[in-house]
Amino acid sequence: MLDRPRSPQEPANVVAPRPVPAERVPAHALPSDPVLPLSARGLVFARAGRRLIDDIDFTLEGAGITLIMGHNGAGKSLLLRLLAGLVEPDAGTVTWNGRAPDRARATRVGFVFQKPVLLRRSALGNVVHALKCAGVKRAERKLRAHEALQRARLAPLAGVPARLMSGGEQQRLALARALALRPRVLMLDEPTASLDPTSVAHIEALALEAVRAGTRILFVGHDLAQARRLADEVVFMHSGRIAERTPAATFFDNPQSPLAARFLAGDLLLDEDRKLKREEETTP
Ligand SMILES: Nc1ncnc2c1ncn2[C@@H]1O[C@H](COP(=O)(O)OP(=O)(O)OP(=O)(O)O)[C@@H](O)[C@H]1O
Repeated sequence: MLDRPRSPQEPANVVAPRPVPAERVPAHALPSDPVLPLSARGLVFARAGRRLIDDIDFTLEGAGITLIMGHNGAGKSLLLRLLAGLVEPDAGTVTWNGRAPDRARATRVGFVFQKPVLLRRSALGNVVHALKCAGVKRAERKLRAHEALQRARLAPLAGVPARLMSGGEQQRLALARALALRPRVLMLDEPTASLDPTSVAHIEALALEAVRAGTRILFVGHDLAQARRLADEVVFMHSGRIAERTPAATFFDNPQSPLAARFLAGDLLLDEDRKLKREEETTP
């Protein structure tokens, strides 16, 4: 997949599945999991001659929250969309438990965008519609939608048009709607950017509750304090590649890659740094 030779010293952009303690693997995860392991092999997404995703191998399984971190433009959101099957790669494959993503299982992969995408309906109507599209029987839809709103503390706003809700409420609604579908994997793309601390706390509580219920979460974020609160492991991206994937404690206390160490120290990582690093690595 590489357009240049990979030197023996260069860290392979291959990320091995990480063992997860048995008590954290929910009983329903195996053997016929609809999505996990979610796997990417040789993933490339290129535009205008630039590899925005550059030969990534990645496997998601087990339980908990994986935080994807890195500077603006590192490729975090793009990777998330590729793994969710929302974007087609130029090369490489994404598989959900061994098979290409398909519409039937797409309802088991929830996605919440930084800016909530809601219909011009009430809060309840938004959730009911999602359940309908996912093929949930009419008799069940309202009950499940009310439950989802209740968990998100939005029950009093069930009849309010989504467009009149505050930014934090809208994001909680987007998350409640995703969770109503009981996703196996939930992808959250900076879901708390520009929200106030109370809204952030609500969203984080919902995410943690979902994990306890057996949902595997991939969370793109920038906030180090939030990553410390939520992450079981951290994937650190830079220039379309995974520079490091480590348990959260290791990432914060003893990052394995110089790039992550600089990120944690607050250094500004520029694309030029990455190019220089590659030249060093490929120079005999
Ligand atoms: N569909 C697309 N077509 C062309 N370029 C794209 C596409 N999607 C993303 N990009 C570009 O890919 C690069 C990585 O984008 P991405 O949104 O993944 O970054 P990010 O790491 O999530 O950054 P941020 O933290 O700012 O959200 C950016 O330069 C972006 O402009």
